[in-house]
Amino acid sequence: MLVGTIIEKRNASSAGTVGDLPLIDISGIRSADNRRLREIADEIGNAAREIGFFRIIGHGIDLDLVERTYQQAQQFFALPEAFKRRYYIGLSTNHRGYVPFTEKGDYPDEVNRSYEAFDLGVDLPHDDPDYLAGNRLLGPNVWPGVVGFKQTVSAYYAQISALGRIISTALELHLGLPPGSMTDQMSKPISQLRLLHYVRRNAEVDTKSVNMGAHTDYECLTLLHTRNAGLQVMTAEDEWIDVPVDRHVYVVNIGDMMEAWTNGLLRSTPHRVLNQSPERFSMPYFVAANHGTVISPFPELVGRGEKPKYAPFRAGDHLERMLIRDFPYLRNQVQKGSTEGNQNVENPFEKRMNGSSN
Ligand SMILES: O=C(O)CCC(=O)C(=O)O
Ligand SMILES: [Fe+2]
Repeated sequence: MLVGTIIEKRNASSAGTVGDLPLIDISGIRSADNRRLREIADEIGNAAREIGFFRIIGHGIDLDLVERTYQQAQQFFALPEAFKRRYYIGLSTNHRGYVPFTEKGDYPDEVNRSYEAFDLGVDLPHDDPDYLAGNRLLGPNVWPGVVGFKQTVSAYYAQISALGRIISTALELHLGLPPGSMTDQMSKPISQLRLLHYVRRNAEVDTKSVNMGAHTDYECLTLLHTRNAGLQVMTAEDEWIDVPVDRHVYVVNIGDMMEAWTNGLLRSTPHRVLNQSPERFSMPYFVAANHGTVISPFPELVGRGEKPKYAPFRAGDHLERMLIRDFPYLRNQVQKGSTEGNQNVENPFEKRMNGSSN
């Protein structure tokens, strides 16, 4: 099922509607029925080309587990600040743990920012060689001393990361790439799960004000579950449309690594979060490649006689550069550790970030 792939051109003052985002039933994506698999892969691929944002049902993620993961997040965020700070991300050397409300990055439109987060990734052992070598994105998770947190969130991580791989495989099929072209580069990925908790400040009355500023995601794909309204996506016509909330649905979007890998065929689309809900929970999972993977447009996707549209970069370098821009703690760590620190990090994927606010 593919609903509403045609995006109408509207005048700049009209708000978008639900119908603008494709809703794709991916049940059958795990089946051995090749014809059905190709159909699903093409629906996903077409949506990824046209808008870079779509919604999926029939994804097979256990919705009770989703609910229990939210409950763990809610329980953790409700704890006293001093307790949460014991797990402060700045105490970790591999970008894991609690991100307080005060950890503010560089987005110019985030005047009404007010959210906290908990970041985790592949839970590697303490003797992992990349971790021991000082890799800033790989290593063990930080687990708060909250009953059931590690068990529940790990179980969720296992399911959502498996789904990320399956969707990546479908995209390989859609793009006509040899199987494994992308997924073989996801054997020890720098993928991350974020538990997010937005709180509209008491003084904030403008529910259209921006909480999380407009950005594109840095990785390959994002699989997002959310409980509350507020997420908006920018269409190709530079208009913001609301992403509807439905507990059965995942929102999927293309990120920068995938845009570059596919030579711009799939679009990494700007999005933002408004202060629409007084309190808001969401859980984006960012599917990434391995730290050392060189992202360079696949030759199959570069037209004959044409030059690739993107210069090669290492996945880990791009993510680190962007996180340094977003996290003051990381800027401090990097500056202390070496001469790499750069206050004026530019995002090569920056686009249309200051579009119309409708
Ligand atoms: O909370 C959301 O709905 C979106 C979060 C997001 O865009 C992000 O963390 O990159
Ligand atoms: Fe995002």
